[in-house]
Amino acid sequence: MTKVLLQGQHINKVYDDGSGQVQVLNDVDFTIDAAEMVAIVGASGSGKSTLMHILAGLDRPTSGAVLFDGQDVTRWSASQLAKWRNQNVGFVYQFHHLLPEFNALENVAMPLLIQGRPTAEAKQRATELLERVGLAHRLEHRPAQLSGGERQRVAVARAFANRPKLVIADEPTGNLDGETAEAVYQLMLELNREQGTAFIIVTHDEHLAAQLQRTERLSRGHLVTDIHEDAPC
Ligand SMILES: Nc1ncnc2c1ncn2[C@@H]1O[C@H](COP(=O)(O)OP(=O)(O)OP(=O)(O)O)[C@@H](O)[C@H]1O
Repeated sequence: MTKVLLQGQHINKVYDDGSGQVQVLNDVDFTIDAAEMVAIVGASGSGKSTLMHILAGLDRPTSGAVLFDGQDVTRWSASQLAKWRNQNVGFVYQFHHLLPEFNALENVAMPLLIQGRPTAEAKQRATELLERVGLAHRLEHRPAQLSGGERQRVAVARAFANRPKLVIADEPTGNLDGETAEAVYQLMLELNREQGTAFIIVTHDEHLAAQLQRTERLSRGHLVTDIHEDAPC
């Protein structure tokens, strides 16, 4: 039986930009099951980042609830949310956000060190993850010494450091050429299958989105579901 992992219920988001109020999300419902992969697509400015930030507890909805394992995270304090994210959610961004002065191994170990895990354990886990993403030969390289695709693979490895139940990826391939984007995307599909990690992937790339069984399209504040019956994932 599938288990609901994260659920947004009746999410409204209204911004006041000084000249008036803009309703970006209008009574949006969103559910992702454990180990599921979902793409969120939509035109620029349709509210994808806004929805993603609300689902990740990085922003609060004007009204509505976000349930994770049945608990409403919108009611939590900033420090409770930070702890929850650190233990349950991994992030991959369009621009890798790796720390430039640290090498690949140290970047991937960092979330575990921040959690207070022993250095040897954190480095062991980071080494395993970097081997998994095909970068065993790049452990000591700093971000500036890596290619764009390698940097993004380090970012994917880092997102997995805490063994999260959910990875949220915001345009993870947006800065890569087509072939490299496809390779990074395939890596995420494999990790989803191997580790049972759920993924929410925000993307402009309709070709990549169509490889997932479900796409959620944001338009005029509403989500519309597309099901791709014959998609591989
Ligand atoms: N803090 C804010 N204050 C006022 N308006 C905002 C704020 N953040 C976002 N918006 C507006 O909300 C709308 C949705 O923005 P959002 O960044 O969520 O869109 P998006 O779909 O992620 O866009 P893109 O694909 O270009 O990244 C936009 O019109 C934007 O101008």
